[in-house]
Amino acid sequence: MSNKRTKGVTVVKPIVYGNIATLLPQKKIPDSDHTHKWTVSVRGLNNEDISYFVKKVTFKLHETYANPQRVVEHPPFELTETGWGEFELTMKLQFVPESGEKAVTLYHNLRLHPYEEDGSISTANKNKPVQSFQYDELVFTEPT
Ligand SMILES: O=C(Nc1ccc(C(=O)N2CC(c3nccs3)C2)s1)[C@@H]1CCCN1
Repeated sequence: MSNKRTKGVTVVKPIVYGNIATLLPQKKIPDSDHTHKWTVSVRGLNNEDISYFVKKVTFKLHETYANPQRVVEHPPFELTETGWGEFELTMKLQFVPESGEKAVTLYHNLRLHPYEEDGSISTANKNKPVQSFQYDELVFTEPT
C-alpha cells in the first residue's frame, strides 16, 4: 500500500464576488417598503467564464425572503432581488464532478448604501449604483 500522498499540481482560479445596488424609483413596488434593487454575483476575473469548473451556485438570503435558498445552475451565476436593508448572505459554489473538489462557501455583506469615510451614509449621488465586490482565489490541487 502506497504511503505517498497523491502528488498534484496546484491550480489557482481567481474569482470576484459581491453585489451592485440601485435605489428604486419612488414607490416602484406598490405597498412595499423595498427601497433598493440589487444583484449579487460570483464570476471569473474580467468576466471570464467559470462554468467549466463551477457546476452551480446556491445563494442563501436572509430567512425573511421567500425561498431564501436560490440555486443557479448556469452562468451568469447571479441573483437579482429587491429589499430594504443590508445583511450577510452566502454563496455556496459546487464544482463539476470531474474536479472532485468539495464545495466552497463565500460570505458577503450586502451593501446598499454609499458610505462616507466615517461610516455615515452619504447623501451625494443618490442615484449612482453602489458596488461592493471582493477578489478571492480558489486553490485546487489536481492529481498529476
Ligand atoms: O436590513 C437588515 N436585514 C434585512 C433582512 C431582510 C431584508 C430585506 O430587505 N428584505 C426581506 C425581504 C422581504 N420583504 C418583505 C417580505 S420579505 C426584503 S433587510 C439588517 C437589520 C439592520 C441592519 N441590517
